[in-house]
Amino acid sequence: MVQEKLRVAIVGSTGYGGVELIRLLQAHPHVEITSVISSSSAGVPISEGFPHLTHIIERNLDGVEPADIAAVADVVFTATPSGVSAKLVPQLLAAGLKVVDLSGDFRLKDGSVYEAWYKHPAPDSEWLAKAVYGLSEVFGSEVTGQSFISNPGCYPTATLLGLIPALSAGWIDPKTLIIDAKSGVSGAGRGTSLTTHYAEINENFKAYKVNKHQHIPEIEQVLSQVSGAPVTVTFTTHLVPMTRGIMSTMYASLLGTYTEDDLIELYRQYYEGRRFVRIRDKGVWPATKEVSGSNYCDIGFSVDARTNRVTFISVIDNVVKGAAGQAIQNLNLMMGWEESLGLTFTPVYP
Ligand SMILES: NC(=O)C1=CN([C@@H]2O[C@H](COP(=O)(O)OP(=O)(O)OC[C@H]3O[C@@H](n4cnc5c(N)ncnc54)[C@H](OP(=O)(O)O)[C@@H]3O)[C@@H](O)[C@H]2O)C=CC1
Ligand SMILES: CC(=O)N[C@@H](CCC(=O)OP(=O)(O)O)C(=O)O
Repeated sequence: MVQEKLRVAIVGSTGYGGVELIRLLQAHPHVEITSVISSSSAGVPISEGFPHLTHIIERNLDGVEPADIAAVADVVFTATPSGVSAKLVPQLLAAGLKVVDLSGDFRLKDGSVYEAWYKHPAPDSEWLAKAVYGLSEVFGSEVTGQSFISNPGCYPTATLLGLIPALSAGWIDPKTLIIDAKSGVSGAGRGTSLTTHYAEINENFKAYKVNKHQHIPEIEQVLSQVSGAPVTVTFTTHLVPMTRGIMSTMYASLLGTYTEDDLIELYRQYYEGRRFVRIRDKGVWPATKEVSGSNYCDIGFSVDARTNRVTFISVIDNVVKGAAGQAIQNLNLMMGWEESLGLTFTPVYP
């Protein structure tokens, strides 16, 4: 039987997340892109702004009109800034579309926490309650059959996949979590700013939003959920002069005597059957280039017997596993398809 293709639209097609969705979805076997959408460039061929898409997707950008999107698509990805998704997503859902939202607007269940960190009004609590948090390897079974997925943040994806197995097994002390995370510049989106322009970032390495990053409450919400008690973390983000990639280096005190071999076994069991999480062998730590352009999250460990602390190192490509790739993984799970459909490509190396 020939599988009928699912019709998919992308709002925010002119941003890094949207363009990556186009790259990945045009190779997905069960999907057809029926609309690429922009609030600023409707009517313009997408290949005009993105010549790398010439002959790959020859279509004009459409405007943001929920009824028009619902007329041509079954599912819409919203790769839009926070604040924009908060208003747009309820309209798309009301128009009968399934939605995978890439922004931070629907990840936090408590609107007052959202407002404290994101500094603008939260969506109505009704929508926050409806959104299913799509950390695929942990909550994938909750995604199947749903119609509204909130895709996790890039830093939370690397961090949570690195910490959850040890935390939920009770092997690490939740009061001792320190997370030191670094991102390539594409994590800041395509818009230009003084922080990300070449002369400011090239041959530079800087911390930003220290103890103020909007991903802190997202990480704490999920860690609290899996450990069954409130968890707080120390979280520092850094900008690295590279285009793609996140490395999250995490430290915790062990609650018992566990070796690297124990951790490797625990993690391989936890992620058994989940092809996108790869646990490194003893003494081998992952690098961002080893996942670049792919949907993998690679994790390695070091146990320090002197301090009884463990160091976790987790890497992802922020635009793929941290955004568009995991969003497609969630689409696959929503639809009841094999989660890796359209995502089985090898990382780009070197
Ligand atoms: N970059 C990354 O690594 C990650 C990003 N995210 C999140 O994904 C979302 C997209 O990020 P990213 O692609 O990097 O951001 P960009 O800044 O690169 O792109 C944002 C897109 O949103 C569109 N947009 C802006 N305002 C509106 C509006 N009012 N209505 C409709 N569309 C609008 C813009 O296009 P136009 O002006 O043409 O409409 C643009 O294409 C953000 O919420 C971001 O936080 C999450 C994880 C990782
Ligand atoms: C390098 C860089 O600037 N990264 C961005 C990631 C933003 C993001 O993805 O935001 P949401 O997940 O909240 O939508 C940042 O640190 O704010």
